[in-house]
Amino acid sequence: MSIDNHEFRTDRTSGQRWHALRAHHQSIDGTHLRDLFAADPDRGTAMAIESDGLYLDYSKQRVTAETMTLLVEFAHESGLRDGIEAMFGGARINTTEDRAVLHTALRALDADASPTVDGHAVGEQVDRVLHRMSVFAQSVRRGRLRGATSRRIEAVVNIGIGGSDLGPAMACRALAEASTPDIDFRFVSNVDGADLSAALRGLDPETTLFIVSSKTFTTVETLTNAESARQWLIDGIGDRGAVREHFVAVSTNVEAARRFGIAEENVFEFWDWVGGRYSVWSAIGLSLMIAIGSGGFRDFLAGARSMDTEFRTAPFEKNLPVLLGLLGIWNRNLLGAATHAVLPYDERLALLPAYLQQLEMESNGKSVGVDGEPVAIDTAPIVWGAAGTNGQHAFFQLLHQGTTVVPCDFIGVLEPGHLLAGHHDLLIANLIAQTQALAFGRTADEVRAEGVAEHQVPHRAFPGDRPSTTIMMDRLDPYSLGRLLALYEHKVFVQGWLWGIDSFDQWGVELGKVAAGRIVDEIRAEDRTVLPFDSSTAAQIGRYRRARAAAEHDR
Ligand SMILES: O=P(O)(O)OC[C@H]1O[C@H](O)[C@H](O)[C@@H](O)[C@@H]1O
Repeated sequence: MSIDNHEFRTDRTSGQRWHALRAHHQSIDGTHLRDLFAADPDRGTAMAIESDGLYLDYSKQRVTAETMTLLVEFAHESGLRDGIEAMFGGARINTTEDRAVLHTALRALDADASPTVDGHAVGEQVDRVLHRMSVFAQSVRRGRLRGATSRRIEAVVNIGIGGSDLGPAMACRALAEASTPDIDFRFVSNVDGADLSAALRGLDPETTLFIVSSKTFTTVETLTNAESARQWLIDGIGDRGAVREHFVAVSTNVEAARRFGIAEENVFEFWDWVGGRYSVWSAIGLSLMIAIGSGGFRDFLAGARSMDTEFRTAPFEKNLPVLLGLLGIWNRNLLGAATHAVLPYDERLALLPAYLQQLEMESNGKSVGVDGEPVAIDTAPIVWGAAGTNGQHAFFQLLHQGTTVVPCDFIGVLEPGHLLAGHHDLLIANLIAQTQALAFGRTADEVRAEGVAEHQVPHRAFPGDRPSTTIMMDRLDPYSLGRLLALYEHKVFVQGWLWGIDSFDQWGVELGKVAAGRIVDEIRAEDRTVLPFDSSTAAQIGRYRRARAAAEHDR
């Protein structure tokens, strides 16, 4: 499928709708959320949408009905509908890498209707690998897969980084209740040996299975950790057959995995039309499938699929990902918010902020448009966050009274993931209370009326007017988690499209990787070659080399 080049132009702010939005922003600037709620007693329900177990309340955003209309018109004017169809249809919308973007095909049902990439029917490839994953996951869960010494697998260690770690690690934690209790799941990502050492602590090599997850199978952190894990295994049970029985790989680069020593039948494939940060639905989710079973994993895919359908078919004014994306554009580009907080009020979702950080910042942290020109307006904000209520006792001070306005997504789950009485009422009450306090604040007069000493009044007043969206899930299960993650994926798509950038490349991570390669060579160079580094870099390398030499001497 080809798409009109004009859709790819960077600057979507030259159109009429953008000008209308700016004028509208000026006309409502200074209208406090208190006034917006006072003007419309039904605002709290009018600006909320419920769909298939997800409730999205954006009434505490600094928007009016007219704002939403203009934002939706801006999306139409910018060809968002065509963009969505281009992605689903397999167009090569990752233009800088000339790749299709088809993570949605990983969860589509009708293989026959799926797109073709380079002459291959995507759906058939997906089904084939899903089937292999299911058979493998089943054999691990049932204890049929035996290690080199014929003992059953009791621990699964996923070695991967970035998209090959954050998705499965986050989802395994979120769905731990639905996981098999017979297997211990651990995730290793950092090249810091402390990470692998901690993950291996207490594990028995005879009962441990490693999944080396790397799209490219060239990532230095993952390969270094995999080498050390292999050594640990061989030290524990000897060389014969160990790697073959205890290592599987997930990669698009089957040949490199084979060179590492992993038998081809133990490599689970995926494809370059799946971006790393969009890959939890692919074989990268193998650890998750072992944890929740192939039925659970299929529910996870079904949840995402239901969000895909909504994204493709719902009118923009009722379309959850479109609304979330447009609200982000409003906050970033009209209100000027440079950061965005994600605050899950559920311990199960504790890793969601880190996952969304990669999804949003690696996708949309760009300053050049698809046409190669500098972007005309700001792109992705800094995404950060932590699970509530912990954040309330740490950084919420700034959210309430700092000079920076930080739009927030509060995410809660109606059904608790435990049986302890009383906790959940408190947790949810805190979530709701924070959104209320941020929106409405407390005026100096209200503080005074409580008899607070005059010198404290300015310190104890809260400006309010701090925007937030609340996403309330009915429950947290594989299906609803799939919906939530796909919601954010498509939000990122909407924003990337409207900013005119390629959301699916990540050239910005390359320079540091190359530099690290040169520096490690220099650190390890026996002949002390002196490369032309700047004085700061050279001094730091020198200091480290001396410390390393001294430590070696002491040993
Ligand atoms: O899966 P891999 O090829 O090992 O890549 C792991 C990660 O590293 C890269 O540097 C990218 O920044 C990420 O997008 C990717 O997910």
